[in-house]
Amino acid sequence: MPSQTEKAFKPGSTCPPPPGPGKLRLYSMRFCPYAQRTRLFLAAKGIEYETVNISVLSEKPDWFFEKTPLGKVPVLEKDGKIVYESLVCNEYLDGIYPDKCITPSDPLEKARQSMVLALWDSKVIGFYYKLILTKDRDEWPAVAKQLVDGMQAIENALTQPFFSGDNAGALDYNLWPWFERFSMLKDRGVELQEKKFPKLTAWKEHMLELPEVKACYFPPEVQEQFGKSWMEGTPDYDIGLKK
Ligand SMILES: N[C@@H](CCC(=O)N[C@@H](CS)C(=O)NCC(=O)O)C(=O)O
Repeated sequence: MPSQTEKAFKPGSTCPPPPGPGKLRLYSMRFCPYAQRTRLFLAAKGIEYETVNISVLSEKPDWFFEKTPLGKVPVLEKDGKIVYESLVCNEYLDGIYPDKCITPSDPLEKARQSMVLALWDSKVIGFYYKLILTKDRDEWPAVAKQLVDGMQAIENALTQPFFSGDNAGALDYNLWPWFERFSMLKDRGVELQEKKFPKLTAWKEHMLELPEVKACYFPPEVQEQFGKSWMEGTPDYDIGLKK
């Protein structure tokens, strides 16, 4: 479970003062899988940072658009410089903190990882969000089937034990956050059965062993609690903060 001091900034809040010289800040939302991509990179690289949580799923504070015109998390801020978009943030982190570089240096491997992410976006993630946002129950089985069918391309792309080879790397961290969240969709027909996805099943076990994954992990019941409030139209970005 993340241990940083966290506070959710909502409409009406004032923009926090910039982080001090040399300090890194992550604008985030506790349950955002894209922000988790960046938190995984930060944890794997052992970088210290502070977190500013934004109420991105409901109304956002106006000042957040001064940080990013897209109004989405994650966003990084350091020494007056701003970077947004999860994949861009992650490459930027490797650029400014070159120790323990996670982004592949080999052009072909980098291209391969980008191609798997393109498969992920077109064959899986579109259906994931469609399933969350579709209120009509009659549509769920067909969308769930499209998601599970699309996952076959990801299973096929998995070099074992990790997507990035012998050790977890950029592709593993960039895919992982949704695997923590698929349990939110089991009632809507998403089940990744071991016999259909043996490589992904083994990969999930390996990922759960990693300290960086543990550092950013929310157990299924917490994800499901968040997912329920989101699907019901009351995204409770404060879950956990109130405990
Ligand atoms: N392509 C973006 C997607 C980020 C994203 O969609 N973040 C969500 C939270 S999980 C967000 O900020 N949503 C607010 C909105 O869409 O207005 C990335 O990779 O960083």
